Amino acid sequence: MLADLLSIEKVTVAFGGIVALKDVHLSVRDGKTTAILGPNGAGKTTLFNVIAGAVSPTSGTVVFQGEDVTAQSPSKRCHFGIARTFQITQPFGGLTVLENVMVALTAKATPMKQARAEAASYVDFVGLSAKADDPARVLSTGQRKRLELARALATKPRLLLLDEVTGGVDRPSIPEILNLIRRMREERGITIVVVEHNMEVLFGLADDAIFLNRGEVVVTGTMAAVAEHDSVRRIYLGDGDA
Ligand SMILES: Nc1ncnc2c1ncn2[C@@H]1O[C@H](COP(=O)(O)OP(=O)(O)OP(=O)(O)O)[C@@H](O)[C@H]1O
Repeated sequence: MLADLLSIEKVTVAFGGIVALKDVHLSVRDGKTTAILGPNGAGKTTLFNVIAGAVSPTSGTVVFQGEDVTAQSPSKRCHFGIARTFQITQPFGGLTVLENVMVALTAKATPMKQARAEAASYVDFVGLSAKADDPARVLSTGQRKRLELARALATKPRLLLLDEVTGGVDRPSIPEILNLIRRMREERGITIVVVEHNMEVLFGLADDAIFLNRGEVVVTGTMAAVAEHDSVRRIYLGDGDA
């Protein structure tokens, strides 16, 4: 059995009187893709923030690769190997695709020549080589998402948090992006945690799932098993009222 890459232990997050996460306990298997499911306000974004370090839990612990990272800053966690597409700044429209990826690399103090070669390999991986010298502002939404993934790859993540990765992407471009995410896991061994509203997308991506409601974990397990849970069916598959 694979070990857990990430564990959230008894995490509570309170914003004044609002409890966004309540005594959350969960784990993410190394090398797998885990979906975070839940209705609006369930605590999905707060959970991402807690994992990435943007929000400090009121109580509880975040353990990554066996280390307690609860007190570590987002940039330190990025250095440890936690990347989040949402947190990576929007592409610089005036810079080329290649330069945008280089910026993500130079943040890790990579020498310029090596950065260029490395960045080119990530641009190639996401299928944007033909656009490498174009300014990022001319990219379509789907191409922008792929650039975002190349920039995330440049931080050499062990764990990648993907927030609505197909959001705003035209339907025909979605399979290509999903294929890319699968390749990130299969070829590069990156563990992925994804928040995504499109159930069809999740069925094609996720091994495991965690369903949150009102800040609490309702059910965890394989994606197929969690999708069968009554609350999940109500909310995502339209079985009755949510
Ligand atoms: N910074 C904050 N200050 C106060 N309340 C917050 C803050 N961030 C989140 N909340 C509240 O915490 C709860 C969980 O919010 P969160 O954004 O994590 O849910 P979500 O599952 O991501 O929802 P959605 O699907 O709508 O994005 C909500 O009640 C929200 O209003």
